[in-house]
Amino acid sequence: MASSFFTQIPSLSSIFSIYTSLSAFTILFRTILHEIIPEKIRDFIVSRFSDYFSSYFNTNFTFIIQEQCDYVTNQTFRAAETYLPTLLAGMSTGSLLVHSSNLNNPLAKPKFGIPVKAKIFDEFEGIPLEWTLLSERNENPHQSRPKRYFHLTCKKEFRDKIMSDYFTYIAKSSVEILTHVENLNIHTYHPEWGWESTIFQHHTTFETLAMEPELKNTLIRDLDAFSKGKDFFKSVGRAWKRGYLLYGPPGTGKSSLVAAIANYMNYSIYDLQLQSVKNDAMLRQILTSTDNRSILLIEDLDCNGADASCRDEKKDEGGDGENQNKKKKEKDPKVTLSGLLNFVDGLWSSCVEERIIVFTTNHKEKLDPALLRPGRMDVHILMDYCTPVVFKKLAALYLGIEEHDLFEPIGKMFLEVKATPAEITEQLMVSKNPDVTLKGLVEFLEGKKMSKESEGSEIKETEARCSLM
Ligand SMILES: Nc1ncnc2c1ncn2[C@@H]1O[C@H](COP(=O)(O)OP(=O)(O)OP(=O)(O)O)[C@@H](O)[C@H]1O
Repeated sequence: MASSFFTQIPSLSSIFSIYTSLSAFTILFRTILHEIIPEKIRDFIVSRFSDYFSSYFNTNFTFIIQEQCDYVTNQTFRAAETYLPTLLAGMSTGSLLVHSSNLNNPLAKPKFGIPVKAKIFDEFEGIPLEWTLLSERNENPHQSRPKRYFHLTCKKEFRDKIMSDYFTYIAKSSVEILTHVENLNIHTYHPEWGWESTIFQHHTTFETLAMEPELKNTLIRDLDAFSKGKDFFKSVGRAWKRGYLLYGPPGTGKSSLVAAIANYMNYSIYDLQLQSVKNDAMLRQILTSTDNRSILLIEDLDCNGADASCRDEKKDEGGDGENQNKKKKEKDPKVTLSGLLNFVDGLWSSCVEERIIVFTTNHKEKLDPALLRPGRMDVHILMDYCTPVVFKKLAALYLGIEEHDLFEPIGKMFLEVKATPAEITEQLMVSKNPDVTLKGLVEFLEGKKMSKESEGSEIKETEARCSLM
Protein backbone atom coordinates (compact mmCIF):
# COMPACT_ATOMS: atom_id res chain seq x y z
CA MET A 1 0.00 0.00 0.00
CA ALA A 2 2.74 2.38 1.05
CA SER A 3 4.83 1.46 -2.03
CA SER A 4 1.84 2.06 -4.44
CA PHE A 5 1.38 5.52 -2.83
CA PHE A 6 4.98 6.44 -3.52
CA THR A 7 4.83 5.09 -7.10
CA GLN A 8 1.79 7.44 -7.76
CA ILE A 9 3.70 10.58 -6.71
CA PRO A 10 4.95 12.35 -9.88
CA SER A 11 8.65 12.74 -10.24
CA LEU A 12 10.39 16.02 -9.47
CA SER A 13 11.18 16.62 -13.14
CA SER A 14 7.52 16.19 -14.20
CA ILE A 15 6.38 18.67 -11.43
CA PHE A 16 8.96 21.10 -12.71
CA SER A 17 7.82 20.73 -16.33
CA ILE A 18 4.13 21.23 -15.31
CA TYR A 19 5.12 24.37 -13.38
CA THR A 20 7.09 25.70 -16.37
CA SER A 21 4.18 25.10 -18.77
CA LEU A 22 1.72 26.76 -16.36
CA SER A 23 4.00 29.75 -15.94
CA ALA A 24 4.47 30.07 -19.70
CA PHE A 25 0.69 29.83 -20.16
CA THR A 26 0.07 32.52 -17.50
CA ILE A 27 2.63 34.87 -19.07
CA LEU A 28 1.11 34.29 -22.51
CA PHE A 29 -2.44 34.79 -21.13
CA ARG A 30 -1.46 38.02 -19.35
CA THR A 31 0.29 39.34 -22.47
CA ILE A 32 -2.81 38.63 -24.59
CA LEU A 33 -5.04 40.19 -21.92
CA HIS A 34 -2.85 43.30 -21.79
CA GLU A 35 -2.83 43.65 -25.56
CA ILE A 36 -6.49 42.90 -26.22
CA ILE A 37 -8.31 44.36 -23.20
CA PRO A 38 -7.88 48.09 -22.50
CA GLU A 39 -6.42 49.08 -19.13
CA LYS A 40 -9.63 50.66 -17.79
CA ILE A 41 -11.67 47.52 -18.42
CA ARG A 42 -8.93 45.38 -16.83
CA ASP A 43 -8.94 47.57 -13.71
CA PHE A 44 -12.71 47.37 -13.55
CA ILE A 45 -12.69 43.53 -13.73
CA VAL A 46 -9.96 43.30 -11.08
CA SER A 47 -11.73 45.70 -8.74
CA ARG A 48 -15.03 43.84 -9.15
CA PHE A 49 -13.32 40.56 -8.28
CA SER A 50 -11.55 41.97 -5.25
CA ASP A 51 -14.75 43.72 -4.05
CA TYR A 52 -16.70 40.51 -4.38
CA PHE A 53 -14.16 38.43 -2.50
CA SER A 54 -13.46 40.97 0.23
CA SER A 55 -17.16 41.53 0.93
CA TYR A 56 -17.76 37.79 0.87
CA PHE A 57 -15.11 37.03 3.46
CA ASN A 58 -15.28 40.29 5.46
CA THR A 59 -17.74 40.19 8.35
CA ASN A 60 -17.44 43.93 9.03
CA PHE A 61 -19.39 46.82 7.62
CA THR A 62 -18.00 50.36 7.34
CA PHE A 63 -19.99 53.58 7.19
CA ILE A 64 -18.12 56.44 5.54
CA ILE A 65 -19.10 59.86 6.89
CA GLN A 66 -17.60 62.72 4.92
CA GLU A 67 -17.28 66.22 6.36
CA GLN A 68 -18.77 67.84 3.27
CA CYS A 69 -21.57 66.54 1.14
CA ASP A 70 -22.58 68.62 -1.88
CA TYR A 71 -20.62 71.56 -0.42
CA VAL A 72 -22.73 71.48 2.73
CA THR A 73 -21.35 70.37 6.09
CA ASN A 74 -22.54 66.88 6.82
CA GLN A 75 -24.46 67.10 10.08
CA THR A 76 -23.65 63.47 10.94
CA PHE A 77 -19.95 64.35 10.69
CA ARG A 78 -20.53 67.41 12.86
CA ALA A 79 -22.40 65.32 15.45
CA ALA A 80 -19.61 62.71 15.53
CA GLU A 81 -16.98 65.42 15.90
CA THR A 82 -18.83 66.78 18.94
CA TYR A 83 -19.66 63.40 20.46
CA LEU A 84 -16.40 61.44 20.04
CA PRO A 85 -14.19 63.62 22.29
CA THR A 86 -16.42 62.56 25.19
CA LEU A 87 -15.17 58.98 24.66
CA LEU A 88 -11.52 59.96 24.55
CA ALA A 89 -11.18 60.87 28.22
CA GLY A 90 -11.59 57.28 29.39
CA MET A 91 -9.64 55.63 26.58
CA SER A 92 -6.44 53.75 27.38
CA THR A 93 -4.29 55.02 24.54
CA GLY A 94 -0.59 55.77 24.40
CA SER A 95 -1.25 59.39 23.47
CA LEU A 96 -4.04 61.93 23.42
CA LEU A 97 -4.57 65.08 21.37
CA VAL A 98 -5.31 68.00 23.69
CA HIS A 99 -5.85 71.66 23.00
CA SER A 100 -6.82 74.80 24.84
CA SER A 101 -7.85 77.97 23.04
CA ASN A 102 -9.68 79.81 25.78
CA LEU A 103 -7.82 83.11 25.99
CA ASN A 104 -10.19 84.22 28.75
CA ASN A 105 -9.05 81.52 31.05
CA PRO A 106 -5.52 80.14 30.60
CA LEU A 107 -6.19 77.79 33.54
CA ALA A 108 -9.14 76.16 31.78
CA LYS A 109 -8.90 72.39 31.39
CA PRO A 110 -7.62 71.41 27.92
CA LYS A 111 -10.06 69.68 25.62
CA PHE A 112 -9.59 66.47 23.69
CA GLY A 113 -9.14 66.56 19.94
CA ILE A 114 -9.75 63.61 17.63
CA PRO A 115 -6.40 62.35 16.32
CA VAL A 116 -6.28 61.37 12.65
CA LYS A 117 -6.06 57.59 12.07
CA ALA A 118 -6.45 56.74 15.77
CA LYS A 119 -9.08 54.13 16.56
CA ILE A 120 -11.82 55.24 18.94
CA PHE A 121 -13.98 52.51 20.42
CA ASP A 122 -17.61 52.88 21.40
CA GLU A 123 -20.35 50.49 22.41
CA PHE A 124 -24.03 50.90 21.65
CA GLU A 125 -26.54 48.48 23.22
CA GLY A 126 -23.79 45.88 23.44
CA ILE A 127 -22.61 46.39 19.84
CA PRO A 128 -18.88 47.16 19.60
CA LEU A 129 -18.06 50.03 17.26
CA GLU A 130 -14.84 51.47 15.94
CA TRP A 131 -14.39 55.05 14.72
CA THR A 132 -11.44 56.39 12.74
CA LEU A 133 -10.93 59.94 11.50
CA LEU A 134 -9.15 60.11 8.14
CA SER A 135 -7.83 63.08 6.28
CA GLU A 136 -6.45 63.41 2.76
CA ARG A 137 -5.50 66.15 0.30
CA ASN A 138 -8.48 67.69 -1.41
CA GLU A 139 -8.65 67.05 -5.16
CA ASN A 140 -10.82 70.11 -5.63
CA PRO A 141 -8.32 72.86 -6.64
CA HIS A 142 -10.57 75.53 -5.09
CA GLN A 143 -10.48 73.89 -1.67
CA SER A 144 -7.16 73.96 0.15
CA ARG A 145 -8.70 72.38 3.22
CA PRO A 146 -8.07 68.61 3.52
CA LYS A 147 -10.91 66.23 2.83
CA ARG A 148 -11.89 64.71 6.18
CA TYR A 149 -14.13 61.75 6.83
CA PHE A 150 -14.91 59.20 9.52
CA HIS A 151 -14.97 55.44 9.12
CA LEU A 152 -17.41 53.78 11.49
CA THR A 153 -17.04 50.01 11.52
CA CYS A 154 -19.35 47.42 13.04
CA LYS A 155 -20.30 43.78 12.38
CA LYS A 156 -22.39 43.41 9.26
CA GLU A 157 -25.43 42.10 11.08
CA PHE A 158 -25.74 45.35 13.09
CA ARG A 159 -25.70 47.63 10.07
CA ASP A 160 -29.43 48.44 10.16
CA LYS A 161 -29.50 48.91 13.92
CA ILE A 162 -26.63 51.40 13.75
CA MET A 163 -28.27 53.19 10.85
CA SER A 164 -31.63 53.52 12.56
CA ASP A 165 -30.69 54.03 16.23
CA TYR A 166 -27.00 54.84 16.76
CA PHE A 167 -26.83 57.84 14.43
CA THR A 168 -29.93 59.30 16.08
CA TYR A 169 -28.28 58.70 19.44
CA ILE A 170 -25.09 60.60 18.54
CA ALA A 171 -27.13 63.43 16.96
CA LYS A 172 -29.10 63.81 20.22
CA SER A 173 -25.94 63.57 22.33
CA SER A 174 -24.21 66.26 20.29
CA VAL A 175 -27.20 68.61 20.69
CA GLU A 176 -27.07 67.99 24.43
CA ILE A 177 -23.31 68.69 24.51
CA LEU A 178 -23.65 71.86 22.42
CA THR A 179 -26.47 73.15 24.66
CA HIS A 180 -24.13 73.07 27.62
CA VAL A 181 -20.95 74.36 26.01
CA GLU A 182 -18.88 76.65 28.18
CA ASN A 183 -17.51 78.64 25.26
CA LEU A 184 -19.41 80.17 22.42
CA ASN A 185 -17.93 80.29 18.98
CA ILE A 186 -17.87 82.94 16.36
CA HIS A 187 -17.71 81.57 12.83
CA THR A 188 -16.61 83.66 9.90
CA TYR A 189 -17.04 82.53 6.32
CA HIS A 190 -14.03 82.12 4.07
CA PRO A 191 -14.78 81.39 0.39
CA GLU A 192 -11.99 78.79 0.23
CA TRP A 193 -12.19 77.08 3.60
CA GLY A 194 -15.81 77.52 4.54
CA TRP A 195 -16.82 78.45 8.08
CA GLU A 196 -13.85 79.08 10.34
CA SER A 197 -14.44 79.06 14.07
CA THR A 198 -12.83 80.71 16.97
CA ILE A 199 -13.86 81.15 20.60
CA PHE A 200 -16.18 84.10 21.07
CA GLN A 201 -14.88 86.23 23.92
CA HIS A 202 -16.93 89.41 23.83
CA HIS A 203 -17.76 90.50 27.38
CA THR A 204 -20.74 92.70 26.53
CA THR A 205 -23.87 91.59 28.32
CA PHE A 206 -27.21 93.31 28.83
CA GLU A 207 -25.77 94.57 32.14
CA THR A 208 -22.91 96.39 30.43
CA LEU A 209 -24.90 97.64 27.45
CA ALA A 210 -26.29 101.14 27.83
CA MET A 211 -29.75 101.36 26.26
CA GLU A 212 -33.05 102.94 27.09
CA PRO A 213 -34.29 100.60 29.89
CA GLU A 214 -37.73 100.11 28.35
CA LEU A 215 -36.25 99.06 25.01
CA LYS A 216 -33.80 96.73 26.71
CA ASN A 217 -36.51 95.05 28.79
CA THR A 218 -38.75 94.61 25.76
CA LEU A 219 -35.91 93.00 23.88
CA ILE A 220 -35.05 90.63 26.73
CA ARG A 221 -38.72 89.60 27.01
CA ASP A 222 -38.80 89.00 23.26
CA LEU A 223 -35.69 86.79 23.44
CA ASP A 224 -37.13 84.83 26.37
CA ALA A 225 -40.38 84.23 24.53
CA PHE A 226 -38.44 83.13 21.47
CA SER A 227 -36.25 80.61 23.30
CA LYS A 228 -39.28 79.03 24.97
CA GLY A 229 -41.40 79.26 21.86
CA LYS A 230 -40.69 76.00 20.03
CA ASP A 231 -44.23 74.67 20.45
CA PHE A 232 -45.78 78.04 19.71
CA PHE A 233 -43.89 78.47 16.43
CA LYS A 234 -44.87 74.92 15.44
CA SER A 235 -48.51 75.42 16.38
CA VAL A 236 -48.82 78.51 14.18
CA GLY A 237 -46.88 76.88 11.35
CA ARG A 238 -43.89 79.21 11.44
CA ALA A 239 -40.18 78.47 11.32
CA TRP A 240 -38.56 78.75 14.75
CA LYS A 241 -36.55 81.87 13.98
CA ARG A 242 -36.53 85.55 14.85
CA GLY A 243 -35.20 88.43 12.80
CA TYR A 244 -33.79 91.64 14.27
CA LEU A 245 -32.84 94.70 12.26
CA LEU A 246 -30.47 96.93 14.22
CA TYR A 247 -30.05 100.34 12.71
CA GLY A 248 -28.45 103.60 13.72
CA PRO A 249 -25.24 105.64 13.34
CA PRO A 250 -21.80 104.03 13.74
CA GLY A 251 -20.69 103.62 17.35
CA THR A 252 -24.14 103.35 18.90
CA GLY A 253 -23.69 99.75 20.01
CA LYS A 254 -25.18 97.56 17.25
CA SER A 255 -22.31 95.05 17.33
CA SER A 256 -22.24 95.23 21.12
CA LEU A 257 -25.94 94.37 21.19
CA VAL A 258 -25.31 91.29 19.03
CA ALA A 259 -22.64 90.19 21.52
CA ALA A 260 -25.06 90.77 24.42
CA ILE A 261 -27.73 88.67 22.67
CA ALA A 262 -25.21 85.86 22.00
CA ASN A 263 -24.07 85.83 25.63
CA TYR A 264 -27.63 85.99 26.94
CA MET A 265 -28.95 83.20 24.72
CA ASN A 266 -25.73 81.14 24.78
CA TYR A 267 -25.77 81.03 20.99
CA SER A 268 -22.77 81.00 18.68
CA ILE A 269 -22.50 83.64 15.98
CA TYR A 270 -22.16 83.05 12.24
CA ASP A 271 -20.79 86.30 10.86
CA LEU A 272 -21.33 86.47 7.11
CA GLN A 273 -19.95 89.08 4.72
CA LEU A 274 -22.29 88.92 1.76
CA GLN A 275 -19.48 90.15 -0.55
CA SER A 276 -17.72 86.83 -0.10
CA VAL A 277 -20.76 84.94 -1.41
CA LYS A 278 -20.82 84.45 -5.17
CA ASN A 279 -24.49 83.80 -5.76
CA ASP A 280 -27.77 82.57 -4.29
CA ALA A 281 -26.85 78.90 -4.69
CA MET A 282 -23.68 79.45 -2.67
CA LEU A 283 -25.64 81.40 -0.06
CA ARG A 284 -27.97 78.43 0.32
CA GLN A 285 -25.05 76.06 0.80
CA ILE A 286 -23.39 78.35 3.33
CA LEU A 287 -26.50 78.91 5.39
CA THR A 288 -27.54 75.27 5.45
CA SER A 289 -24.15 74.40 6.90
CA THR A 290 -24.73 76.39 10.09
CA ASP A 291 -25.88 74.95 13.39
CA ASN A 292 -29.17 75.25 15.23
CA ARG A 293 -29.27 77.60 18.22
CA SER A 294 -27.18 80.27 16.56
CA ILE A 295 -27.17 83.87 15.41
CA LEU A 296 -26.70 84.59 11.74
CA LEU A 297 -25.20 88.07 11.55
CA ILE A 298 -25.04 90.14 8.40
CA GLU A 299 -23.49 93.51 9.25
CA ASP A 300 -23.70 96.71 7.26
CA LEU A 301 -26.41 95.32 5.04
CA ASP A 302 -26.66 98.55 3.06
CA CYS A 303 -23.10 97.98 1.82
CA ASN A 304 -23.15 94.22 1.72
CA GLY A 305 -23.98 93.16 -1.80
CA ALA A 306 -27.66 92.24 -1.87
CA ASP A 307 -28.79 95.81 -1.73
CA ALA A 308 -29.39 97.82 -4.85
CA SER A 309 -28.59 101.24 -3.33
CA CYS A 310 -24.99 100.38 -2.55
CA ARG A 311 -24.38 99.13 -6.08
CA ASP A 312 -25.76 102.35 -7.44
CA GLU A 313 -23.34 104.30 -5.26
CA LYS A 314 -20.41 102.24 -6.51
CA LYS A 315 -21.61 102.69 -10.06
CA ASP A 316 -21.47 106.46 -9.63
CA GLU A 317 -17.92 106.30 -8.29
CA GLY A 318 -16.38 104.82 -11.48
CA GLY A 319 -16.00 106.89 -14.68
CA ASP A 320 -17.73 104.50 -17.05
CA GLY A 321 -19.63 103.08 -14.09
CA GLU A 322 -22.80 101.78 -15.65
CA ASN A 323 -21.06 99.63 -18.24
CA GLN A 324 -18.51 98.30 -15.79
CA ASN A 325 -21.21 97.46 -13.32
CA LYS A 326 -23.29 95.68 -15.94
CA LYS A 327 -20.33 93.60 -17.06
CA LYS A 328 -19.43 92.73 -13.48
CA LYS A 329 -22.98 91.67 -12.71
CA GLU A 330 -23.09 89.45 -15.80
CA LYS A 331 -19.82 87.77 -14.85
CA ASP A 332 -20.59 87.53 -11.18
CA PRO A 333 -24.30 87.26 -10.41
CA LYS A 334 -23.84 87.92 -6.64
CA VAL A 335 -26.50 87.36 -4.06
CA THR A 336 -29.90 88.70 -5.00
CA LEU A 337 -32.37 90.28 -2.67
CA SER A 338 -34.85 87.48 -3.32
CA GLY A 339 -32.12 84.93 -2.47
CA LEU A 340 -31.61 86.64 0.85
CA LEU A 341 -35.33 86.99 1.54
CA ASN A 342 -35.74 83.29 0.92
CA PHE A 343 -33.70 82.77 4.06
CA VAL A 344 -35.39 85.46 6.04
CA ASP A 345 -38.90 84.16 5.59
CA GLY A 346 -39.02 81.86 2.57
CA LEU A 347 -38.90 78.10 2.29
CA TRP A 348 -35.24 77.93 3.30
CA SER A 349 -35.80 79.87 6.52
CA SER A 350 -36.72 76.67 8.33
CA CYS A 351 -33.54 74.78 7.45
CA VAL A 352 -32.02 75.59 10.83
CA GLU A 353 -33.97 75.58 14.10
CA GLU A 354 -33.86 78.15 16.88
CA ARG A 355 -32.12 80.67 14.67
CA ILE A 356 -31.79 84.40 15.24
CA ILE A 357 -31.05 86.48 12.17
CA VAL A 358 -29.53 89.90 12.77
CA PHE A 359 -29.01 92.51 10.09
CA THR A 360 -27.26 95.74 10.98
CA THR A 361 -27.16 98.94 8.99
CA ASN A 362 -26.14 102.55 9.43
CA HIS A 363 -28.65 103.61 6.77
CA LYS A 364 -32.04 102.00 7.16
CA GLU A 365 -33.42 104.38 4.55
CA LYS A 366 -31.10 102.87 1.93
CA LEU A 367 -32.40 99.34 2.38
CA ASP A 368 -34.71 97.83 -0.17
CA PRO A 369 -38.30 98.26 1.07
CA ALA A 370 -38.80 94.52 0.53
CA LEU A 371 -36.54 93.90 3.53
CA LEU A 372 -38.55 96.24 5.71
CA ARG A 373 -42.01 94.88 4.98
CA PRO A 374 -43.91 93.43 7.95
CA GLY A 375 -42.94 89.84 8.68
CA ARG A 376 -39.48 90.11 7.13
CA MET A 377 -37.44 91.27 10.11
CA ASP A 378 -39.62 90.77 13.18
CA VAL A 379 -38.15 93.55 15.33
CA HIS A 380 -36.56 96.84 14.23
CA ILE A 381 -34.31 98.39 16.88
CA LEU A 382 -32.93 101.91 16.61
CA MET A 383 -29.55 102.23 18.31
CA ASP A 384 -29.34 105.97 18.66
CA TYR A 385 -27.10 108.76 19.89
CA CYS A 386 -26.52 109.12 23.61
CA THR A 387 -29.44 110.25 25.76
CA PRO A 388 -29.23 111.44 29.41
CA VAL A 389 -30.40 107.99 30.60
CA VAL A 390 -27.85 106.14 28.46
CA PHE A 391 -25.13 108.51 29.63
CA LYS A 392 -26.00 107.86 33.32
CA LYS A 393 -25.71 104.14 32.71
CA LEU A 394 -22.31 104.59 31.06
CA ALA A 395 -21.10 106.80 33.91
CA ALA A 396 -22.20 104.16 36.42
CA LEU A 397 -20.34 101.49 34.47
CA TYR A 398 -17.14 103.39 33.75
CA LEU A 399 -16.82 105.64 36.80
CA GLY A 400 -18.88 103.72 39.34
CA ILE A 401 -20.99 106.78 40.25
CA GLU A 402 -24.77 107.18 40.33
CA GLU A 403 -24.87 110.96 40.81
CA HIS A 404 -22.67 114.02 40.18
CA ASP A 405 -23.19 117.77 39.92
CA LEU A 406 -22.21 117.71 36.25
CA PHE A 407 -24.84 115.07 35.32
CA GLU A 408 -27.56 117.66 34.83
CA PRO A 409 -25.62 120.06 32.53
CA ILE A 410 -24.21 117.10 30.58
CA GLY A 411 -27.74 115.64 30.23
CA LYS A 412 -28.98 118.98 28.84
CA MET A 413 -26.11 119.07 26.33
CA PHE A 414 -27.28 115.77 24.82
CA LEU A 415 -30.44 117.55 23.70
CA GLU A 416 -28.30 119.87 21.54
CA VAL A 417 -25.26 117.76 20.61
CA LYS A 418 -25.24 114.37 18.95
CA ALA A 419 -22.62 112.09 20.49
CA THR A 420 -22.48 108.32 20.13
CA PRO A 421 -22.06 106.01 23.13
CA ALA A 422 -18.70 105.01 21.57
CA GLU A 423 -17.49 108.62 21.78
CA ILE A 424 -18.75 108.97 25.33
CA THR A 425 -17.10 105.74 26.54
CA GLU A 426 -13.83 106.96 25.07
CA GLN A 427 -14.12 110.18 27.12
CA LEU A 428 -15.12 108.26 30.23
CA MET A 429 -11.90 106.28 30.12
CA VAL A 430 -9.64 109.34 30.32
CA SER A 431 -9.29 109.19 34.12
CA LYS A 432 -10.62 107.21 37.06
CA ASN A 433 -11.34 110.52 38.80
CA PRO A 434 -14.99 111.44 38.04
CA ASP A 435 -14.39 115.21 38.46
CA VAL A 436 -11.55 115.21 35.91
CA THR A 437 -13.36 112.91 33.48
CA LEU A 438 -16.72 114.67 33.55
CA LYS A 439 -15.06 118.08 33.15
CA GLY A 440 -13.25 116.70 30.13
CA LEU A 441 -16.54 115.36 28.79
CA VAL A 442 -18.19 118.78 29.13
CA GLU A 443 -15.32 120.31 27.14
CA PHE A 444 -15.62 117.57 24.51
CA LEU A 445 -19.36 118.17 24.09
CA GLU A 446 -18.87 121.96 23.98
CA GLY A 447 -16.22 121.49 21.28
CA LYS A 448 -18.69 119.37 19.28
CA LYS A 449 -21.39 121.98 19.72
CA MET A 450 -19.09 124.75 18.51
CA SER A 451 -17.91 122.86 15.44
CA LYS A 452 -21.57 122.07 14.64
CA GLU A 453 -22.45 125.78 14.91
CA SER A 454 -19.51 126.87 12.75
CA GLU A 455 -20.47 124.19 10.18
CA GLY A 456 -24.00 125.58 10.22
CA SER A 457 -22.82 129.16 9.68
CA GLU A 458 -20.49 128.03 6.84
CA ILE A 459 -23.45 126.39 5.10
CA LYS A 460 -25.50 129.57 5.56
CA GLU A 461 -22.63 131.65 4.10
CA THR A 462 -22.34 129.38 1.06
CA GLU A 463 -26.10 129.50 0.53
CA ALA A 464 -25.99 133.31 0.73
CA ARG A 465 -23.09 133.46 -1.77
CA CYS A 466 -24.96 131.15 -4.14
CA SER A 467 -28.07 133.30 -4.07
CA LEU A 468 -25.96 136.45 -4.81
CA MET A 469 -24.40 134.89 -7.92
N1 LIG B 1 -24.86 101.27 23.91
C1 LIG B 1 -23.62 101.07 24.32
N2 LIG B 1 -23.36 100.64 25.56
C2 LIG B 1 -22.11 100.43 25.98
N3 LIG B 1 -21.03 100.62 25.21
C3 LIG B 1 -21.22 101.03 23.93
C4 LIG B 1 -22.52 101.26 23.44
N4 LIG B 1 -22.41 101.66 22.16
C5 LIG B 1 -21.10 101.67 21.85
N5 LIG B 1 -20.39 101.31 22.92
C6 LIG B 1 -18.92 101.22 22.96
O1 LIG B 1 -18.43 101.62 21.69
C7 LIG B 1 -17.72 100.56 21.03
C8 LIG B 1 -18.16 100.50 19.58
O2 LIG B 1 -19.54 100.17 19.50
P1 LIG B 1 -20.15 99.15 18.44
O3 LIG B 1 -19.06 98.58 17.59
O4 LIG B 1 -21.01 98.19 19.16
O5 LIG B 1 -21.02 100.13 17.57
P2 LIG B 1 -21.74 99.87 16.19
O6 LIG B 1 -23.02 100.62 16.25
O7 LIG B 1 -21.80 98.44 15.93
O8 LIG B 1 -20.75 100.57 15.17
P3 LIG B 1 -20.63 100.27 13.58
O9 LIG B 1 -21.91 100.65 12.95
O10 LIG B 1 -19.47 101.18 13.18
O11 LIG B 1 -20.29 98.82 13.44
C9 LIG B 1 -18.09 99.32 21.81
O12 LIG B 1 -17.03 98.40 21.85
C10 LIG B 1 -18.42 99.83 23.19
O13 LIG B 1 -17.24 99.91 23.96
